[in-house]
Amino acid sequence: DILYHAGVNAYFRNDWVVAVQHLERALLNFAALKQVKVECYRRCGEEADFPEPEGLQQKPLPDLRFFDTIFKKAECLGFCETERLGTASLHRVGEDVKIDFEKRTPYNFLQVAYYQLKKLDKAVAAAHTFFIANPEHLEMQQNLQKYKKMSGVSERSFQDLEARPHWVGTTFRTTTSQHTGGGRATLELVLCLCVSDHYIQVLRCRQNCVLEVATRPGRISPVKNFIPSHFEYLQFSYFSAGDLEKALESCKTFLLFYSEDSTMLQNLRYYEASLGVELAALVAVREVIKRYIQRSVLEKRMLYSVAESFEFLFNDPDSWTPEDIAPKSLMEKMNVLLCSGNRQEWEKIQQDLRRQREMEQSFHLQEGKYTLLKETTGVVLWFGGVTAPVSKEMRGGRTIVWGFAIKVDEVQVKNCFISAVPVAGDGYRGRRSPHTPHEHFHGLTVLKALKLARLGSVEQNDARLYYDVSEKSRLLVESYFNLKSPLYFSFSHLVRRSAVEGQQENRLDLSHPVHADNCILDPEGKQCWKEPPAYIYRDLSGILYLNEDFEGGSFFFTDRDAKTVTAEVQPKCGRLVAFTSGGENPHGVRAVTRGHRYAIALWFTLSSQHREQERIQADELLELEEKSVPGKSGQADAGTDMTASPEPPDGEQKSVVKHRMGKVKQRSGERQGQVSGASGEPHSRDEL
Ligand SMILES: O=C(O)CCC(=O)C(=O)O
Ligand SMILES: [Fe+2]
Repeated sequence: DILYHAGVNAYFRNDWVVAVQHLERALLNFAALKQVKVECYRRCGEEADFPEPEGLQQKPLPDLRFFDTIFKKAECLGFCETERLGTASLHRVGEDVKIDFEKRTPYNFLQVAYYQLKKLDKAVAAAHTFFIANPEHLEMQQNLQKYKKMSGVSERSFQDLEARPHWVGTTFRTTTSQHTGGGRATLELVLCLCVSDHYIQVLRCRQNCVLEVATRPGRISPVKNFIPSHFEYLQFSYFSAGDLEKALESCKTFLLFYSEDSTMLQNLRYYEASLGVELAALVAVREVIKRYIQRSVLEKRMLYSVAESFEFLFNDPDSWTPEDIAPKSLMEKMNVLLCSGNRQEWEKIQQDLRRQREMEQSFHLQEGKYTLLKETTGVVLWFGGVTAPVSKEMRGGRTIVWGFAIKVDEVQVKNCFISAVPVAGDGYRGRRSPHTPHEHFHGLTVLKALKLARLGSVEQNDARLYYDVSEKSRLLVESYFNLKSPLYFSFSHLVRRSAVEGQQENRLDLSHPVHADNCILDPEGKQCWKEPPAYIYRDLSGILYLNEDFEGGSFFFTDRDAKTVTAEVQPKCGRLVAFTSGGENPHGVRAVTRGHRYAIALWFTLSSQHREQERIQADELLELEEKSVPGKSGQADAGTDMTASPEPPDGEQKSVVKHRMGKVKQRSGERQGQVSGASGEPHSRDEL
């Protein structure tokens, strides 16, 4: 902790040499600590692998042996770590620091420091290392692109300094050796209530080990079916390489997990035919996997039986678990339960699932919606005006563009915004866009506009119009998607993107890079990680465009690869685009190369828990206003949060890195975001 903080402080003093010294040492220390813990774990695992307690005439009860082992192991670990590292208080890492290291934040600092010290190779490796765990980090992505073009930087410089062996390149290597420790006989012991709690924790922890191994750096969701899929790939690779015996070994090993997999059974027959049945019979499965499965199955058997009898929660991490171990009904029940065993958590999951199902159902119910929409909102739907037509079929019924769906007085909304910006400030005090150095980016929330109207710095009518059109958009979206539960605002802001004059030559970047609104898009893996820091509770997105007198700035959808454009929409005043916020709808905004582009970005949620607090305050404010005596409104308290920055827009993911930086920032008194070379700052990517 001390080294890390010293490094960060030196960084903010621009003392690059000292920053590098401390940060490198902090990383070395962290790695050494981890190494010692692993070694101790291994050593104690071997030593305490269920030995017979000495000096006993009779064989002890199996559970006593089990606990004897647990205690011995704990004792051994404590002793080993103290011997190597000193007492725990000397080497226990703070939670915040631990998270920063897991997110590889030190490399974010180091990247800039190395760059400043002209150690280009190291800067590139640090940038690459950081980016592997933070693929949504746009600035680092741009930095890497710039590094690639620099002379003296070769492919070899892009090293992952924290590479975990099983994530390097292909993932063909198995990592199961650490799963094969003891646990054997005792797993069959009769469950005794008084000891079950501790015992269950141990078993659950062991079961979850695979999730740990299967989780990419910087992610919290594991890759599914991690271990079995290795053998699927291996089988094919060996087959392709002509090594049929090894291919058969992998094939048989895979079948240990999924004994009825028809493709693999077919492959098995192929190998038997090719090698001859006799030779094929001699090819054995991988012993280490066989033992792993045996042990895991025993653990699962016990956990499931406990779960059934005692309403205990066990979330089986594997999909290969044989049915006779986990009755299907129980499996389904368990699959949605979290390991925490927390009732509230369980309720929340149930609620989410219900929500998801309702959403899915509502998508199937969309036929004939147009008339409904006309009746309820009185607006005419319009599908033209897009360079590639966006039809509901084309995007799986989840996206729609309405032309002039909402009557907006462009001038009025613009006025509201223009008068508000100098007073309210904007979300990005650096003024540059969070996405590109070639544009300015300003945002204004409804509440801020209303409060400013009360102060007299914005016209009441303008602020009111802003409120009204966003509410109309919400109704339209709610109606189109035929939602059975209310749709709430999750966040909304009026955004102005302005081309910075003199900086538009040969622009290759986007005004807003391709992203999804409620998950972190991983174009390479073609996945979208629905996990924080993404705004995972957002269900639907809407953008209401307010003008067209600018150049560039069209909105587009892509496939999961973030490259193949599937539809494009040119903004026009009153045009509304709405779509589901998930990975099925990656989208971005092309560079605004001249003028200002105005749009109201709206995100909606079906979860009342996540409804926008500012919107509730705005409703209250208007209600109050309607009740209040005319003339009094100007005296109202404008609130203390006038200069509070709004939630950043999507794409600028509310990154954990930045949160952590907030803490460091307080210590150092420096600006947030600087670490990655935020625009407008001394170590910006411009310099890079
Ligand atoms: O302004 C637009 O057209 C889209 C903006 C967007 O996708 C976002 O802010 O998440
Ligand atoms: Fe978006």
